[in-house]
Amino acid sequence: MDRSGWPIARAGQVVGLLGGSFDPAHEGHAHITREALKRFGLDQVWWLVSPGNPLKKRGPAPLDQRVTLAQSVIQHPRVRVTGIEADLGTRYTAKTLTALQANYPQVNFVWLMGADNLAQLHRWQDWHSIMATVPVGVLARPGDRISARTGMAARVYRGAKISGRQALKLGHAATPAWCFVNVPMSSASSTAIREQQRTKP
Ligand SMILES: Nc1ncnc2c1ncn2[C@@H]1O[C@H](COP(=O)(O)OP(=O)(O)OP(=O)(O)O)[C@@H](O)[C@H]1O
Ligand SMILES: O=C(O)c1ccc[n+]([C@@H]2O[C@H](COP(=O)([O-])O)[C@@H](O)[C@H]2O)c1
Repeated sequence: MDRSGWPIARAGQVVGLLGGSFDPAHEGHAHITREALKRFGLDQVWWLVSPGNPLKKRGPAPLDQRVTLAQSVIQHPRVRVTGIEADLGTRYTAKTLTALQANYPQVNFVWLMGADNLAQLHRWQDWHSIMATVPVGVLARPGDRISARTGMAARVYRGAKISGRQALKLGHAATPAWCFVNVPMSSASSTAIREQQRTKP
């Protein structure tokens, strides 16, 4: 593992982790990042550009290309774009979280996701371990607000839900804990961008 270039966080800080394919990064990622900083009272957000989502069949563009583009999409003093999962040699979130907690024992991590990902969370490897390891902050996404809130993860962990009004407490909540925030929504998606690029004359 090569830790050179990994972000710095001070003891006690709350750091949001936005894992994603970022294939390519877009304004929707930047929008939910700014909302997460505000609504969950985060000190920083780190984008974890994935080597490849284990549930997606299609291989993404090369990692360096996705990281470089992501860096141009979000320029914010409290946001860092990283390829940490490639350094760790994993694409599984549960493993990433274990490694990050070992490397940053005094940092409070929060896993961030759009509502579409909450609806699928029960298909992720060791998803109960993810819920036991870090609080999860979920941001509204067009079309997925209902399915996320009624999906398997929301049902199984209904007792661990923190109301949107208490969102600022998420980073210090005992796990399992998750919070859905109804932020203004962005319809941007990587699929739509790839489709536009494919059909461009
Ligand atoms: N417009 C958006 N609103 C809310 N969440 C979003 C939005 N775009 C992406 N996200 C969230 O950001 C994270 C990374 O998303 P990802 O990189 O897969 O982008 P995507 O647009 O969903 O890509 P694709 O269309 O290829 O599935 C996921 O948790 C996803 O739910
Ligand atoms: O750990 C898993 O099994 C797992 C399964 C599906 C997705 N993920 C993670 O979810 C994040 C969002 O993925 P994506 O492709 O929707 O941007 C990204 O960090 C993936 O590595 C993780």
